[in-house]
Amino acid sequence: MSDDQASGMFPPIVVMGVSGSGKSSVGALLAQYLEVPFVDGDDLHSAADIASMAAGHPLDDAAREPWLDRCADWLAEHRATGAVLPCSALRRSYRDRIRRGCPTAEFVHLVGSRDLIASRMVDRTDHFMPVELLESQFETLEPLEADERGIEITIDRPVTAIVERIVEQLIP
Ligand SMILES: Nc1ncnc2c1ncn2[C@@H]1O[C@H](COP(=O)(O)OP(=O)(O)O)[C@@H](O)[C@H]1O
Ligand SMILES: O=C(O)[C@H](O)[C@@H](O)[C@H](O)[C@H](O)COP(=O)(O)O
Repeated sequence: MSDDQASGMFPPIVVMGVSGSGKSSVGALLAQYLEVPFVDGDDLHSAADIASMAAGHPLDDAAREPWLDRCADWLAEHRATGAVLPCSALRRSYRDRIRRGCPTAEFVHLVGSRDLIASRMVDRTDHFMPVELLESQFETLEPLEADERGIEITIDRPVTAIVERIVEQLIP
């Protein structure tokens, strides 16, 4: 690891995208490589929100707000060291809410087709999110806008290759 990385000379990273795009898998490996704090945005949901999604009901903007604030607070606590947080951050307004706590956050948008992501969700066994909610995720998704700090990476490659691309593009 370079001296820069050891001294935390890189920004907090939010791995974003629809459910099933690979945020938790990529985020965990990226945090391990960078040796920085990690928390999964899934773990910052309330029990009520998780039960709602598990029952097939998508969250709405109001329900997401306290969850996004918890994400922003966690990132703000870890601004100095660098950190990785998988969080769907589907809408521009959600990312603006996260940036209130951490203006330097970089967003890595994991991009893939509905079919590929649906197949991965179906194969995933230990998770509350039903594949039936994937369409509502795509309907809500607003890709990164030109003025937002971040990158897009397609997910039709191994997790290790995705992490390598993130490091190449975001880590000085
Ligand atoms: N690049 C990849 N190639 C193959 N399978 C993947 C890849 N990324 C994630 N997966 C698998 O796809 C499923 C969804 O990944 P996950 O990390 O849970 O996505 P998210 O956190 O965005 O919902 C998991 O079963 C995971 O093991
Ligand atoms: O904003 C939302 O509707 C949820 O946060 C959603 O986008 C997220 O995907 C769920 O937390 C499921 O978790 P996974 O993304 O890990 O499937």
